[in-house]
Amino acid sequence: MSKAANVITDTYFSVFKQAFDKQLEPFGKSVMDTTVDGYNLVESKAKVVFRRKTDRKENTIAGKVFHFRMSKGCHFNDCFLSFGLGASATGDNAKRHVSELNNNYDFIIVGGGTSGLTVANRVSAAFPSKSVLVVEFGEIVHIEGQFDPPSTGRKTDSRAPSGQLLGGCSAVNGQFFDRGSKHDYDTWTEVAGPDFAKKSGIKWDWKGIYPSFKKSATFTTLDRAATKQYGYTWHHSAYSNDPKSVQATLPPFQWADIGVKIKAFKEMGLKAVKDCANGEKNGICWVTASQHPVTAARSHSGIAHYANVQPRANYHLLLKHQAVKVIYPRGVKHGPPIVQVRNRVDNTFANLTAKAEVILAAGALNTPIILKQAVSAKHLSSAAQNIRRNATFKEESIAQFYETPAKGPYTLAFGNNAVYVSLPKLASAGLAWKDIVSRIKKSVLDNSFVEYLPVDLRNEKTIVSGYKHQLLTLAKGTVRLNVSSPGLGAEMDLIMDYRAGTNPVDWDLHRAHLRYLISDTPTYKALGGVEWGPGKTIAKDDELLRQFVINGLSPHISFAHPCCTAAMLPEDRGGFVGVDLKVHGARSLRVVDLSVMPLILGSHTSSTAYAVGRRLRR
Ligand SMILES: Cc1cc2nc3c(=O)[nH]c(=O)nc-3n(C[C@H](O)[C@H](O)[C@H](O)COP(=O)(O)OP(=O)(O)OC[C@H]3O[C@@H](n4cnc5c(N)ncnc54)[C@H](O)[C@@H]3O)c2cc1C
Repeated sequence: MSKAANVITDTYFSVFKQAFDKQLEPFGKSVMDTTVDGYNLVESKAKVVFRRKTDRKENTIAGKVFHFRMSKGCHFNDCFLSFGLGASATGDNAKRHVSELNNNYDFIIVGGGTSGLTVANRVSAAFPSKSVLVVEFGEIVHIEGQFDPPSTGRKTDSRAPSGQLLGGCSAVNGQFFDRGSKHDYDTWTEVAGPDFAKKSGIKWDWKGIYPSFKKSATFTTLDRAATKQYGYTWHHSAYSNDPKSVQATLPPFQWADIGVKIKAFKEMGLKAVKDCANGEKNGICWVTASQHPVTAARSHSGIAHYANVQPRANYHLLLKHQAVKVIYPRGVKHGPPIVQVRNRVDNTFANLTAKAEVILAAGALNTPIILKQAVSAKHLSSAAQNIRRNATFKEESIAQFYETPAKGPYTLAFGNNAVYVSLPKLASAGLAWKDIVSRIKKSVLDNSFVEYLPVDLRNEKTIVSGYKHQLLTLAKGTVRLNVSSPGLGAEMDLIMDYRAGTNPVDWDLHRAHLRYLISDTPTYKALGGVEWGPGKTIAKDDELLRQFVINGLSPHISFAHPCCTAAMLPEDRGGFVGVDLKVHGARSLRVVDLSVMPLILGSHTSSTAYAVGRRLRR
C-alpha cells in the first residue's frame, strides 16, 4: 500500500489487522486485505464496509451494528478507536436500553468521562467478582476535538464547553497534558485544615497524589531528531510504562519561532525546567500532549479505560442515558441511593440499583445537578493561523499527520511549551506582590472579603468560612442550581457566576502578568518585534492598563476547566466530600471527578482528573 494520505500504511496494516481480528473473534470473523468503499483499506470475509465521513451509514457484521468514522485515509488510532469501541458497543458490554442490563450492579458510576472511566477500569479490574455499570449521557463517537485534523483551532463559543460522549472532556480537549505544581496540591490540604485527613490517613498533598499521576499516564518519545532540534527534556520517572494506559508524548514538530520565544523568556530570567510533570514547575517547560507517540492520535479515557480493557465481563456501559438524580427512599443514612436515569432517545425513566456504592463522575458542572436531590446542595460552589489561512499548507499538514509516524503541525495539538511564573517573579515587572498578599490578608481580617460573594451567600456560615480559607490563594465563582427548573439536568438548571474580577485583586494580577509579558528583551528587539498592544502609553499607566485588561478579558466565559463544585473540604468550610471522596452525611455515595478539587490549579486539568480517578480507596 502506498503512503498517500488516503491510505493506511503497511506497517500499520498488520497491527490494525490484529486489532480488528481480536474484535471480530467473538463473531467468528477475520479481516482480509482489499479495497472497500472507495478507500484502499481493508475488507473482511464478513464484509466490513467503512463509512465515509459524508456517508454516515451504520454497518453490520453478523447482525451486529458497527459504527465507523472514516475521514480521509484511515488514521490508525481513529479506526482502532471507532472499530474497537464499535465492536465492544455491539458486544455484551455496551447497552443502549435498561432492559439489557443486569438487575443490579455492585457499583454504578455516573459519567463515562475522564475520571469516571478511570474509576470503572480500576474497580472492575481490582474486583472481578463485583459488577460495574457506567451510565453515560453521550455516545461512543469520535467528535473532532479542538485540535484534531482537519480542525483549525477553537470551535466552541459555549459558555461552558464540555465533552458529552464516552471519554468526556478528554475526548475533545486541547490535549495539553500538564500537571499542577506541588504547591497546588499542597494547598488542597492546607485549605481543608490540619484535622481533615487525620483519621483516614489519605493524603491529598503532592506527596500523596504524585504516585497516582505517575501511574495514570505512559510517556514515550520516538522522534530523536525533534528531541535534538528543539532540546526536548523530560523525566521518564514521572510516568508509567503501560501501553494500554493514557499516552503522553512530545511532538515531532514545533513552529519556527519556538527557539526565539524560549531565548526571550530566558532573557527575562526564567530557567528551563527539565520536566514540569514532577511537581517542580517554576520556569520554562516542555509539556506533553495526550496523544499516541507514533500516530499522534488523541489518547483519551474512552480508549485507555474502556476500549483497551474490553471485553471485561463485569464492566458494563449504558449509553445515551442521563442520570437525573440519586434518590434515598429511606433517608441519606440508608444507602446506596437509587439512580434515576432518563433514556435520551425515548425519554422514558428508570431506576437503577447499586448494591455497594454509587459514584458520581459527571464532571464539575453536572455532578452538582445530580447531587441536588440527594443532599442539601443549596450552594454547591466553585470557584496556526497558517493552517487556517493557507489551504495548500493545510492540506499538506493533514497529509503529514496521516503519515507513519505522524508528522507536521497537527501533531502539535495545543502546543507543547509553557512558562510557569511565580508571583514573586512577576515582581520583577514592577508589581509589589507582597502588597497584593497583604491586601488579601487584610480583607480577611477586616471581613471585607465577604463582599466578593454573591449577596445571598454572605450570611451562609459554611460558605463564608470556606471562602475565607481559600482566599489566600484565589478568588472563586459559584455554580448554583435553579430550584424552579424541572431538574432534568438541562443547562438551565445551572446558574453559573464565575465571579471573575469581583475581587479587585484579580485585575491587579492580570495587569502584572501582562506587564511582565511585554518586557522588552534583546532577542525580540533584535528581530525588530512590533508591539500590537496595549501601546507604550497604556503600558506605563496603571489605571489605563487596568482598563485595557478589563476590556480585553471575558469574565463570563470559562476557559473550559471548571472545578471545585463539590469540594473536598470539611462541612463547616462549605465542603461536600471527605478525603475518601464520600459525600458528607450520605451513605454509599461518592464523587470522583474534578468537582472535588478544593482549589483551582495553575495548570490544565485533565491529568488531575485521571489522578483523582485513581485515588479511590475502599
Ligand atoms: C474544549 C475543552 C478544552 C480543554 N483543553 C484541555 C487541555 O488542553 N488540557 C487539559 O488538561 N484539560 C483540558 N480541558 C479540561 C479537561 O479535559 C477536563 O477538566 C477534564 O477532562 C474533566 O474531567 P471530569 O472527569 O471531571 O469530567 P468529564 O471528562 O467532563 O466527564 C463527565 C462525563 O459525564 C457525562 N455526564 C454528564 N452529565 C451526565 C449525566 N447527568 N448522566 C450521565 N452522564 C453524564 C459526560 O457526558 C461526560 O462523559 C479542556 C476541556 C474542554 C471542554
